[in-house]
Amino acid sequence: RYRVKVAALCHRALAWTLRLVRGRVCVRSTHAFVFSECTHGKAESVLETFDLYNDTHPSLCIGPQIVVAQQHQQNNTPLVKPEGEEINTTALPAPSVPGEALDEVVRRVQPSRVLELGMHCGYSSVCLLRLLPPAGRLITVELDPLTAELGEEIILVAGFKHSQFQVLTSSSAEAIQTLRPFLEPDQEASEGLNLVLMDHDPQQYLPDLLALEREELFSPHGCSVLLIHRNQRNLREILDHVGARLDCYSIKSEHQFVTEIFYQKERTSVHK
Ligand SMILES: C[S@@+](CC[C@H](N)C(=O)[O-])C[C@H]1O[C@@H](n2cnc3c(N)ncnc32)[C@H](O)[C@@H]1O
Repeated sequence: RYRVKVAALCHRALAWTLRLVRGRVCVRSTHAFVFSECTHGKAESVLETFDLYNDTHPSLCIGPQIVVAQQHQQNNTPLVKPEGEEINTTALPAPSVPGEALDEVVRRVQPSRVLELGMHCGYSSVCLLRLLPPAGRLITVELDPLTAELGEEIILVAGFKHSQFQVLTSSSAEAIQTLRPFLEPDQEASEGLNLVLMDHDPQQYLPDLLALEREELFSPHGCSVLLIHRNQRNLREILDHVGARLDCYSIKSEHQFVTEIFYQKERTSVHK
């Protein structure tokens, strides 16, 4: 048992050193590895192959390697809560991997319309898509055209169809202005977004939240907004906004790298 523990520690130390030595995230090589090594048509295999690659290469994905990367940063600033805000956290134990927190929220919300800001290579898009109900659709936004193209290919490799997702190659701010037609009601889905994942530029989190509100893109039944934070200080502005708008916002759950806020225009007592 002792030898197994030492071997596991050595593996983690080696993986971390390799990530450090290899330096910056390379979208092309991530895509090439996942494309050639995964089982096509199997979403779980795509995610496992990402994890395998990210074990030894720097990564921006919300997979397990984010925890290891964080352990090597020494800035454990406590999460800033809005003044006077009572945090309504779920009773569930806090998952340490953001992907696990994401899975928990998608299973609970069962969203019909999801917006992802910051698609990157498609890891979190595949996480989302594999748990959506049959009528669920994902709109995912990526600023960088090459990343958007390669990420879209990975989503297709995972077995999802264009009827289930749409990639918008633009800034989040531009994309939000064009979202209305994608959210028109149909027989199966209620109008508006039920889930938003923000993992793009933390400086944009608050302006984008305000724009989504202004454009009335949230479902009247409410919308969970998941904020990925690799550095907790990045949430100060948006949490101050939430704290000042308790008539329509609440903080639903907090995990190490993920905070879930809930928006509903005229909140009923169920959500207060
Ligand atoms: C941290 S990565 C996202 C990782 C992804 N969620 C995952 O788990 O695989 C952030 C991505 O957001 C994109 N991005 C940055 N600013 C953006 C913006 N304003 N609008 C849209 N995408 C943006 C970057 O190009 C990058 O690919």
